[in-house]
This record gives sequence, structure tokens and C-alpha cells, in this order.
Amino acid sequence: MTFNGSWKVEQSENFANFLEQMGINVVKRKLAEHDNMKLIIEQTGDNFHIKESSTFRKKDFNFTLGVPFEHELADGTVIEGTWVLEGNTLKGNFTRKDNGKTLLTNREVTGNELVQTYSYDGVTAKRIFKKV
Ligand SMILES: CCCCCCCCCCCCCC(=O)O
Repeated sequence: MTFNGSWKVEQSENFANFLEQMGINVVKRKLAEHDNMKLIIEQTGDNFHIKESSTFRKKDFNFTLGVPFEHELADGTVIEGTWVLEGNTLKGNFTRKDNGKTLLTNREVTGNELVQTYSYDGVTAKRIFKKV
């Protein structure tokens, strides 16, 4: 499956501004810019198992395409929403539980890169992960 593998963040674009829009304080924003985020993705059919590790935390979670789930972000913000696959792009549509605002995120694999884009309240960002 396309997304399967270990992915390590190499580059971020506008991520600090996105986090600021998310309301994340300056200390956590600075840490997040160098969080050494690593994702291990295991897809079996419509089911995904993700092992996330960063300087903030280690977290394992599962989701199924098209099935809403609740997820806690590294800063404690809780979101609820769904991942769907459109063509080769994973599209995530989430709602923050605390303020009802929408967080959109996409994941796409091109060669040995996984590109994740984020959009929240008018601010977009991108993180590029390399396969390790
Ligand atoms: C320090 C807080 C960072 C928050 C930004 C992360 C945004 C995550 C987007 C939604 C992720 C859904 C779960 C997942 O598949 O990884």
C-alpha cells in the first residue's frame, strides 16, 4: 500500500504560522518546528494503524477510511473527523471539539516523499516527510 512505511519529517513550510492560528503558544510552536516527527503507517485495506513519535510524545492510533474518529493532538486539542481516499490522496476533514472550527489535512505520497498539508482558519502549511 502506498502510504506504508516509516516517514521522518525533513522540511516544514509555514508550520509555525499554522500552529499560531491553532492557538498554540510560542514555546510549543518553537518545539514543534524541531519535533523530529516520525510516522510509521501500516495500511491494511481500509484500516490504518499509525505510530506517531516526536519530541512531544509517542502515540499509536487506528482509523478506518470513511469512519469518524476522535483524536487528541500533541497539545491536547481534541478533534473529530474522517479520513477518506480520493485518488492517491488521503483527505482528512476534522472539527475541533473546543470551538467547532474545521481542520483540513491531506497526505500524498510522491516517490519517497510523503507530503502532508494542513489548513485551519485561513492558514495553510505543509510538511514533507522522507521515507526512512
Ligand atoms: C503541537 C500540536 C500540533 C498540531 C498539528 C497537527 C495537525 C494534525 C492533523 C490531523 C491528524 C489526524 C490524525 C493523523 O492521522 O495523524
